Amino acid sequence: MHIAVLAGDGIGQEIMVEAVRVLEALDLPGLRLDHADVGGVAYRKHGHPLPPETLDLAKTADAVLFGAVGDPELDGLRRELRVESAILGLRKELQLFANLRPANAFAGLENLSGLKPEIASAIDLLIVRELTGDVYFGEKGQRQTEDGLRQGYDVMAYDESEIARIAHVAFKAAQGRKGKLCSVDKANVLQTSVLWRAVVEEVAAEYPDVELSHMYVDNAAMQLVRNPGQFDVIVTGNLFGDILSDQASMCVGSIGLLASASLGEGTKGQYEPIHGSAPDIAGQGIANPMAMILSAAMMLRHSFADETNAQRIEKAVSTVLADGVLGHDLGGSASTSAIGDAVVAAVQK
Ligand SMILES: NC(=O)C1=CN([C@@H]2O[C@H](COP(=O)(O)OP(=O)(O)OC[C@H]3O[C@@H](n4cnc5c(N)ncnc54)[C@H](O)[C@@H]3O)[C@@H](O)[C@H]2O)C=CC1
Ligand SMILES: CC(C)CC(=O)C(=O)O
Ligand SMILES: [Mg+2]
Repeated sequence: MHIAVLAGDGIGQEIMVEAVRVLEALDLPGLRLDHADVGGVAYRKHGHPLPPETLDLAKTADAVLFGAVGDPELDGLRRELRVESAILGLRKELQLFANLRPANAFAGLENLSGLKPEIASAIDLLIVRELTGDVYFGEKGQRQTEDGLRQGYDVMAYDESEIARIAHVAFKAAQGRKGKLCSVDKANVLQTSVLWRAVVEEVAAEYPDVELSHMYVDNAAMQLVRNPGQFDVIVTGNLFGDILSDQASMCVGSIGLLASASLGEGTKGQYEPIHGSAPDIAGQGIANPMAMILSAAMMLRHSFADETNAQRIEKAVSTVLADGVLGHDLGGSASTSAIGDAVVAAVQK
């Protein structure tokens, strides 16, 4: 069980400490954790946000546990060196095209999300976000128009094989859940989405047991707040999935609660919270480590087929939240390490 531990920047460092403590508390046989620099930390030490030794470790390890990258002091770096390029680079290099972002209600948090409690408590959905295409990876740049105006561009493009492979992941996920898949696009305006919808329909023929629907992304954003309980699995592109998952996190209660798994064809995966480095709270010891801890649970499930320990972590997190050990993001006063302590104690019970 060889894990590359890439804590990254800002609160990434703080929450990773807690996730590692939880993993160590499980007494996993053969657990080997190798740490490496990524993001702004890596740029400052090695001159690149994704140094070759970090990439090598990520490639040779069985799985990657990733904190977050992002350092406002380095925002002016040229595109290839922007610290966020490290995460995009890892996803591309490791061919992790499927990002699973589950969002489910936690007992005790029903009153904290801003939604009516009966609406919030019905949340049990999975966003399947395509991760290696779309505007993040299309041709991009800045140029001058014929009128001499500066113009920025990012090409949105998906080919049919990219759409089909993420659709298969989503249909299979729906088969293992409530059998409902909603494909989210903007097919009333975007040609990329017209193709997306057509290919998802073609793939649907192989999954007659899954009920497929389509929804425009603007409506989906609204429906996530109006009635999130209507969704089982959502499949969508990179940009829409990025935005909708941050939104879904607040329907549950906080962005500090949502984990994710980035997967490819094999068992290798990268596991990370959906949030970023949160520079506004970094260094204060108040970041919520639950998303990072739950990402470690997803790692045990997907990369090591260790459902027992994945559930041990997930149950511990639920218990700690239900007991009212809440971070500042949820209106409580528990510090990052106090939340970590509580989860460690709960997994050992
Ligand atoms: N996967 C990654 O590495 C990601 C990196 N980023 C980068 O992170 C930096 C900050 O980006 P933002 O847009 O501010 O997004 P962010 O997700 O870092 O923070 C958004 C807001 O949520 C709060 N927040 C986030 N995680 C939290 C946690 N665990 N506990 C409590 N509060 C939490 C922050 O304090 C902030 O107010 C940027 O450089 C951005 O590019 C953003 C998203 C993902
Ligand atoms: C650098 C961004 C693409 C990361 C992000 O916001 C995400 O993956 O959710
Ligand atoms: Mg995001």
